[in-house]
Amino acid sequence: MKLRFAPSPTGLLHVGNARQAIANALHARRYGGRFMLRIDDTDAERSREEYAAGIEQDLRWLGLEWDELVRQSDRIARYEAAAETLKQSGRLYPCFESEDELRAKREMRLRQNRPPIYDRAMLKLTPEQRAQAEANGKRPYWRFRLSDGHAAWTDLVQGPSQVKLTAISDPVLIRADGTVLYTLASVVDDLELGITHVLRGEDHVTNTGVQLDIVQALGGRADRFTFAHLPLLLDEAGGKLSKRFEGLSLRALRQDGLEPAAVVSYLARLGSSEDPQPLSFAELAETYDVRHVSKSPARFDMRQLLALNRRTMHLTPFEAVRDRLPEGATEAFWLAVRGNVDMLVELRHWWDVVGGAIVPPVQDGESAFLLQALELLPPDTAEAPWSEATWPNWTAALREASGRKGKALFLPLRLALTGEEQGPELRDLLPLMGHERVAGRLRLAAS
Ligand SMILES: Nc1ncnc2c1ncn2[C@@H]1O[C@H](COP(=O)(O)OP(=O)(O)OP(=O)(O)O)[C@@H](O)[C@H]1O
Repeated sequence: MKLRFAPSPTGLLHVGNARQAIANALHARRYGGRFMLRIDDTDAERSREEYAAGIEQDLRWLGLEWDELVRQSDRIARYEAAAETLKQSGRLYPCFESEDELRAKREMRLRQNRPPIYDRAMLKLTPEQRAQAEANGKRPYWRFRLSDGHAAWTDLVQGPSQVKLTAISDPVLIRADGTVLYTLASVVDDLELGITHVLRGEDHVTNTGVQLDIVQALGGRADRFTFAHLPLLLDEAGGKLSKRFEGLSLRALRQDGLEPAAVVSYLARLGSSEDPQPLSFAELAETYDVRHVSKSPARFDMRQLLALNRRTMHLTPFEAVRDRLPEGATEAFWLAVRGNVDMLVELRHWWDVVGGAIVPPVQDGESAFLLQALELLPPDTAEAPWSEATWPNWTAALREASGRKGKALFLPLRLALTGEEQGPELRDLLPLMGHERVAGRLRLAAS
């Protein structure tokens, strides 16, 4: 078994592309197959080296590993050889119509209420007419003559599928400048590089029909491929994602400080019958089944991802994040705060709470209570150092002395000590903050 993820380096990978990469990588891992990254860079005008490098970087950030890396630009000779085979068998035929001529034909057919399919006029070209066209300085582009009938397959997501080939224009496989189009390059690679499973976006369904026809024209067997066309991922407003809009790119998520493990868990299960859970790649692979992916388009929801990010961090051990924590942060700090932030970057604030300076808000009418709290604050001594018991002991004494309880007791303290109404357990934070800082903040808040 061998799968491939085949992006074109024409922009930054977005979460929709990533969903396909993850599906391929998980399927390969689950069934012990190989996973190839193929950079589809035959379109020299749109492809950029920096995007190709960016794709590798972004996939590595996600933690995906590939067994092979192939660039289509290194395999041009193979595509040309395949084109030659198709020319020899008469399936690839030269065309000379200009864009304007084609447009005029399309419009004419539409006016006649006929589908705007290419009329194959150039199939009737005699060798003399062709020589004449070339003598006039025209260079042909080449179309593939599709078979009559249907291309059919059983799709792992869409179920029994078919494409009516007579309803499609013969596709151009070679441009007038001699460059090969993706449609052909992809078939040649899938055949020659031993691909068995093609998991890709629904936008490729028609391509699959055409490509199966090309496979057969090249002497391959269509039934050696298993297909799964996953629905496209939409943005929160239901819009189409594009490599041109960078908001939902993997790069942006990385810069925002999201955990790659959360992104993978989210995209692996989004729009499927299984709920997104904070799981490792290996755990996800144990049960991954592309047949569980729903046929309807899924929407990317940032709030869901952030919730999963929070749950992921809650399970992350200190060692795994140590390098990304504020300098000096200890394991005790990480354990105290990790369940309270959506993203690692928000830790900065909690680090300032325990180890730096914050400005607590003014609390009208609470001065006396806060001074009372200061008075009852237990000392932090070598014999009785502050511990997890300090907070419950202190607040129990304060409850007794002040007669307050619940929110009236706790909220003014939390606000004075952390500047926030909510956050990590004060029982955990207190020993990290230390007596001097706590006393200083109470004094400041009471003033
Ligand atoms: N919104 C989307 N949701 C899910 N998969 C997508 C989405 N857009 C593209 N894909 C899939 O991503 C994979 C990589 O394809 P490709 O690089 O051509 O992406 P693209 O975003 O369509 O790029 P381009 O805009 O350059 O055509 C393909 O399997 C494609 O079907």
